[in-house]
Amino acid sequence: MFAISPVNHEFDQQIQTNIDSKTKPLGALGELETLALQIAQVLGEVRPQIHRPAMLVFAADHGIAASGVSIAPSEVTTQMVYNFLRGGAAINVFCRQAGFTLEVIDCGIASPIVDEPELINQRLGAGTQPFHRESAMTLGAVKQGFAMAKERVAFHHGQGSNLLAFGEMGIGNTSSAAAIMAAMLNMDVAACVGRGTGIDAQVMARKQMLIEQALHLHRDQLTDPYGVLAAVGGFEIVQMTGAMLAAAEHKMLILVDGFIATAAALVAVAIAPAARDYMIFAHQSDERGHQLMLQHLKAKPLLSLGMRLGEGTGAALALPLVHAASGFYNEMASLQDLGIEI
Ligand SMILES: O=C(O)c1ccc[n+]([C@@H]2O[C@H](COP(=O)([O-])O)[C@@H](O)[C@H]2O)c1
Ligand SMILES: Cc1cc2nc[nH]c2cc1C
Repeated sequence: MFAISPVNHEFDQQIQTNIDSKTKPLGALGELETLALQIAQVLGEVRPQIHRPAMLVFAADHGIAASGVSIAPSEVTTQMVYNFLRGGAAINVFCRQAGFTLEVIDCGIASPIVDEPELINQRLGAGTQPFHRESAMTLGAVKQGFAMAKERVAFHHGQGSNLLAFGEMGIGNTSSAAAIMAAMLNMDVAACVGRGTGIDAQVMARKQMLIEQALHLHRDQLTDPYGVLAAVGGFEIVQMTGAMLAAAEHKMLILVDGFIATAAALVAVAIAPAARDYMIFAHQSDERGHQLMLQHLKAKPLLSLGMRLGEGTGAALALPLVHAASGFYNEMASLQDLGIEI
């Protein structure tokens, strides 16, 4: 059970009056105004400030990847984890620019990495099982993943963070995310499957077929969100879901990245609908299916840059907009101060 309270709407009118009183025509800051309202609802209406924003990148491997559903082999997950640790990936660059602390969490890549003290060990196994043949993981692993993620979020909350962003790395994880989407939204797999790392039409047809096979195989388990995660999830998706729920419990802002992170958000909201209040959707990915997931969550992402990289890159690029929203809310002069009458 999650102790997630919906945001307090008691001060909505006051927050909106503050926004409307700034030195600008009514509504002229567009979506930043909606964002400022949400930030003030979550963090409190008096000078809401973002503190210690942290980007958590969850990495794991997927049994389904051995069936050739990606342009890259599973080894690339580990190679990219090293890249994150050395500071050479897109997410490192964007986090440095945006002022995000970056943390990389091994949720279950193919084999453990040793002698890298910066890498957080939250391994649930050595990659999931191929979900077209058996469950990706046990329900016990889902619960354990939630517990580990909760502890990590509690650590960041204790450090004074009030905004967490979630990214991921895992070859094969668009297959898992598409399967989750189809199961959760009861949609045709064809509408959920996309090109991931850039597969061609032939590979995409196989990917779709394997996911359809999996959803048929696990049909009796797909009636609740935990069952969906166990049947077709990934260790990083499980931990992102648990981390989002834990962040909402702590009343932290949650910055959601692309297709895979949104699949985790979908499951989190199915488990605890109030978690939605804390989520800011950063970027609409180019991955087919993302738009439909966002629609289902009634989310209008801040950016649409045609990216399909994951890693948390969309979320990192959106942080300046979050600062802009809290900044204008806290710092702009009011029409009244200036004696402007409009
Ligand atoms: O986040 C997205 O929207 C996104 C869309 C396509 C691909 N990715 C990244 O690409 C990897 C998964 O792609 P694939 O083809 O191996 O399933 C994984 O490491 C993700 O971070 C991420
Ligand atoms: C090189 C590479 C980098 C990535 N980052 C996230 N997913 C990725 C997939 C590949 C293949």
